[in-house]
This record gives sequence, structure tokens and C-alpha cells, in this order.
Amino acid sequence: SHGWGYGPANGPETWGEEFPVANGPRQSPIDIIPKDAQYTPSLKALKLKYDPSNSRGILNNGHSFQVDFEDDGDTSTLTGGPISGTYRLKQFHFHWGASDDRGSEHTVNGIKFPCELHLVHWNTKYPSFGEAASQPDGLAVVGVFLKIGAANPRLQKVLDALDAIKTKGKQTTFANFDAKTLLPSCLGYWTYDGSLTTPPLLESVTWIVLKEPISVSPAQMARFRGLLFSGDGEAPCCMMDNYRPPQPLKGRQVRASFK
Ligand SMILES: NS(=O)(=O)c1cc(F)cc(F)c1
Ligand SMILES: [Zn+2]
Repeated sequence: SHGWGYGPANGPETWGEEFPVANGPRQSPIDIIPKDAQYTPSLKALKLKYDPSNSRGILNNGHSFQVDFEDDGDTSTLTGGPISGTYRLKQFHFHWGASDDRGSEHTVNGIKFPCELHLVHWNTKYPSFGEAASQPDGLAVVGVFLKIGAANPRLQKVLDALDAIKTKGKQTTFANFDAKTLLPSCLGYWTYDGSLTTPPLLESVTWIVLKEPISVSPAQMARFRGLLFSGDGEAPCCMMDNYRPPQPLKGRQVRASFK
């Protein structure tokens, strides 16, 4: 009856029972050690072209909340960077902690950030997100760290929508949101071959983790924690610590787009 989650009985340490790929060769997230990253001048600049008219809705999926985009055409895309071809924006979501000292999935020199944003894109050489998600070059996820500082006005629209999706399964419309406003000014990145960080943990993700964080205030972080993992009428369980810890690198190389 209990599906996967982040608690003691169904959390990351138990996922391998149902999803054996959890112990595979290219699992995510990882601890990024900048001095071990290979600066690769041939890596292209990221090209993110997002059309605000593609944003559709915002959903509490019981593990995080996500903003979904219409992906029937190439109006919101990721090109350049370490990938070849065109990847379409499907959704973005976050992972965060119970306190400001943890919450990110990727870490940098072992340092955890309070929150991490994931912008999920799928390779248009495949017919759909679902098809792409099972291919080694099927997905590209841009990870953005959130660091405690001044309140970030770009998060306001997202945070203001959370009251309407407090419990698992709730969703509401979320129109005209420009995901580009969530990106830092510098798009320098680390990149490596990895996986989804939640079940089914598919090893289909080219990870593109931006070096520059965006800001979030403690009060704004508190609003993320007002969401519930639980559904309406269930015992309320606060949505927090919805992050998988770093996984073994297993010989993978991390490349850097910057010196
Ligand atoms: N957290 S993640 O970005 O790796 C991710 C993205 C996704 F589209 C589906 C998942 F199950 C997990
Ligand atoms: Zn994620």
C-alpha cells in the first residue's frame, strides 16, 4: 500500500528493493568536486528558449510540486550545452529540506544547499517524454541551487500558488510563467551522465548543474515546507527533506563549461 517516499520506511535507502537500478552505474545525484571537474572548452553555451505561454498548471504530486508545460511543439527548448539536438521543457520542480542546512540533491564539496530546482527536458528524437525517459540520451535536467539570502521576487508567483495545492493530487492552472526568470545570470555549468533522482531512477539523464545559485529567503523556504506529502483527509505530513543523497560516482567524469 505504501509507495516510495522519503520517510524511514519508504525512503532512498529502501528504493533498491523495488527499483534495483538504484545501485546502477550512473545514479544521481552526486557530490560535485569542482577541482576534480574537467574544464572542457569544447562544451557549448546553454541555449534555453522558454515561451511563457506554454506553462499549463502546478501540481502537488505527493513527492514535490511541479509546474507543467505544454510540450507538443518546439516553443520551450534546451539546445547547445553538452547535448546534441533539441530537448523540450516538460516541467520544473524543487527538492528542499526541513531546515535551511539541507535540501539540495547535488552537493558541492559536500556542501548542501537548502533547495534545488530541476528543469526537466526530453529529447525530441523520441516521440514522447515517456519514451525518452527510458533512453540513455533521453532527458536533460538543468539543476539550479537556491542559496539563503534576500527574498527572490522571481519565486513569488510559484509560492503564491502553493496554498491552492497543499495536499497530494491537488493542481491548479498556472499560466504565463516564464521559467527563464528562475535562472541565474551566469549559465556556467557542470555536466555528467546520470539518472532520475526519484523512482523509477532511470539512467537517462544528462545532468547540467549550474554553478551560480539563485537566492531564496528563510521565509520563502518556510512556504515550501507548508506543502503536504499527504492527501486530503489523511494524517498531515509536511513536505520537506524530499531529496535523495549523493550516489557513488563509479568512475564517471564531471566536465565543467568554465575555468
Ligand atoms: N528529480 S529528477 O529531475 O531527476 C526527475 C525528473 C522527472 F521528470 C521525473 C522524475 F521521476 C525525476
Ligand atoms: Zn528533481
